[in-house]
Amino acid sequence: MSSPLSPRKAALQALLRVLRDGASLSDALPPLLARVSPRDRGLAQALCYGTLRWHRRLEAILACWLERPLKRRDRDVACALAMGLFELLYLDTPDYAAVQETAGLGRGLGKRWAVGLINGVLRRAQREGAACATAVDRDPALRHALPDWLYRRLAAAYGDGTEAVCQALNAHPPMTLRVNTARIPRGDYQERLAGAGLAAAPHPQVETALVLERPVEVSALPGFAEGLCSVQDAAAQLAAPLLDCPPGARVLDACAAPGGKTLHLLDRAGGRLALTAVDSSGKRLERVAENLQRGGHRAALVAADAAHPDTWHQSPPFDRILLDAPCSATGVIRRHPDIKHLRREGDIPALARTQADLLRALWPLLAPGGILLYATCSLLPDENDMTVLRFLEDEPSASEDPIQAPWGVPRQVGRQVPAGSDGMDGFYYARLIKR
Ligand SMILES: C[S@@+](CC[C@H](N)C(=O)[O-])C[C@H]1O[C@@H](n2cnc3c(N)ncnc32)[C@H](O)[C@@H]1O
Repeated sequence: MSSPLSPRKAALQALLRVLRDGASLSDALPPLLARVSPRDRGLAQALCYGTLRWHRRLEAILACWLERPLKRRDRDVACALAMGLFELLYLDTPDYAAVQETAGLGRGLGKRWAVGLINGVLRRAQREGAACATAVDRDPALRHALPDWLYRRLAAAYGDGTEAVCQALNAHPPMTLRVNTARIPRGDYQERLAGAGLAAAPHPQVETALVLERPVEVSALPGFAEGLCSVQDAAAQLAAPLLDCPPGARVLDACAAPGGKTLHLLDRAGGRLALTAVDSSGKRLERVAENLQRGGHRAALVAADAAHPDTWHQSPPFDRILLDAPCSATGVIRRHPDIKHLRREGDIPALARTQADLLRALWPLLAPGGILLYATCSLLPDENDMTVLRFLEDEPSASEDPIQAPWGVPRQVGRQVPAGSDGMDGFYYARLIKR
């Protein structure tokens, strides 16, 4: 068994894995969290998510008191400082405890000099923090702790709505459930939740969605193991009704893992679909298999590159295709604040090329009269309407089947859910029909 860790030590190690080594938080955090006592895990998690969420702003504020930037080899000390400042500014830990505990991390790093530095800087932050934060916050990218390139692109796409989108990207995400309404009406499931002491409210726009007042372990959700509900943001729950698969339809779910939308497609049709779920990651396909088992459904699972269907598809064409394309995931930054650090501006053209390749490669697999739903959890037009517009220009058999809906905003083609609108993650959908 690995040795136990204090919550701050665990959080610091996870932060270093993300900020120094480029690991994702979902890979870095769980093994460290397992070494923290259960009652302290919430603090470790809050420190990790919060420090990553606000890191750019925290570093800018800290620069007020550091004579010069810390050296690369002292990244650990810089992370501890950012984490300590986050705790001072955003959590309700008593200030003296936040300062003392964070400074103590310096000893654990084998850098005794860092104890004095962290102590001194965090004490100045207690005294002068507000003035320095006011100066930093004049720059909107720093105020929202976003990389300049991302802020610039969001401002170009959302104009007057930019402030609201940026605020939503830094908000705490709700835990939203999708009720399997083929098996239980949403209101009845809400009552089952209330009976288990869990308060939830119906989502105003998405008829399968219940928003929990507080997040809980899935094991506390009545009937979760039997597929009565799933954890899925309301924006992701829009996909299956938009694709609207008739019973018995041949359906391709390209880029299917971990299978949230696969399960919804099958739940909605009472399992009566001939569904093929493709994902390039065999490991992630295991999650699709688990979801199918929980829902009591069957599907053909294929580990392959969806952009090369010649390697996995021979049979007749599909009536419906869901292309939930790999993307920048900028619409879900509130759930994965590590994206702020891991994504680079140069990734966007490469992602747009992959998305265009997938669209082009999958289109021939669609039967005449069939529908393809293109989806991303990106906020950036280059990955969304621009990709689809270019495809429509090149492909004479494709036209838009416009989405009329009370949610989101229409784009040149398709509809965008800006992050935070109706409390949802940022998502994009375009529905295409084949002549
Ligand atoms: C946005 S996620 C899909 C989420 C999923 N549809 C759901 O609702 O749970 C994108 C998925 O695409 C997969 N992927 C990326 N490139 C791919 C490719 N060329 N072919 C097939 N799958 C790919 C990734 O492994 C990832 O699981």
